Amino acid sequence: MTTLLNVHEVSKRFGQLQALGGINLKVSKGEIRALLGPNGAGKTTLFNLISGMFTPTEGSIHFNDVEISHQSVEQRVRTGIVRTFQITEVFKELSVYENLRIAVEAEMGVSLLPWISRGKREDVKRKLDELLEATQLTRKADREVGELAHGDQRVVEVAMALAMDPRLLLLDEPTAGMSDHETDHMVTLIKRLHQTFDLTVLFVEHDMHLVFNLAHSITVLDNGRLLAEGTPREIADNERVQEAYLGSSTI
Ligand SMILES: Nc1ncnc2c1ncn2[C@@H]1O[C@H](COP(=O)(O)OP(=O)(O)OP(=O)(O)O)[C@@H](O)[C@H]1O
Repeated sequence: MTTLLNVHEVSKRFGQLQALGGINLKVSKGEIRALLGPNGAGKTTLFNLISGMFTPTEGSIHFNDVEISHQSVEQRVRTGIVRTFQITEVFKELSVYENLRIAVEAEMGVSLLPWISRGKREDVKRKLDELLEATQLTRKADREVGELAHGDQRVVEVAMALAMDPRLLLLDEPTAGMSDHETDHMVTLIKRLHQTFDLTVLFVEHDMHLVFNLAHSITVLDNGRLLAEGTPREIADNERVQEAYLGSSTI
């Protein structure tokens, strides 16, 4: 298996506080990996380090064998590391189509041009149609995003991330605040997008049902340290994980 993301001996300190210490994490190409851990374990900090919001205090991060530890968020997006946020990051007063058009044009580098050639316009349209279809948003393309149900707004957010042509998609609690029905829809969607777009996925999630339904493998953090790593079954059977986080009867 080819390693796509390699986090090596990474630590992050905020003043006196050691948020993460000596983290090693390898994610293979094509994998769907869940990141688990109790509140304050360091999951968001690790996401921030991978996506470029923070730089590590110690250690290194490689993506596709290139060191990215000190690259900006924009550079990492260009190399294929794209993240969605816990809070929906869309323009709620614009339509689904307009939101996606902004994302696609930004990715194609045409958003700052005073005019777009017909060829480019057709490329943008083709990509927009592909994204709408892949995320099953075609019928909702003209709806204002703010009027959509919460679950659909999160799907728009995923579609916008896809517009950036990710190779590694970082999903921050993709089903937070969703109904059961919306959660099921999101799980099906992520599985399908993973296949269609040949994605590697790393996601933070508290919903155990979703984690066990979606992840090929799981990394558990506790108190800024790596506590365990393994298949869903191995993690479910891991006593240290149960003690630290899950409670004995959760899984
Ligand atoms: N920018 C920051 N400045 C100072 N301390 C921070 C910063 N970001 C995170 N921390 C601290 O680092 C530790 C890890 O926080 P982090 O948000 O990464 O945990 P988490 O596992 O994502 O938690 P949650 O599940 O609650 O989101 C916490 O003690 C937090 O207070």
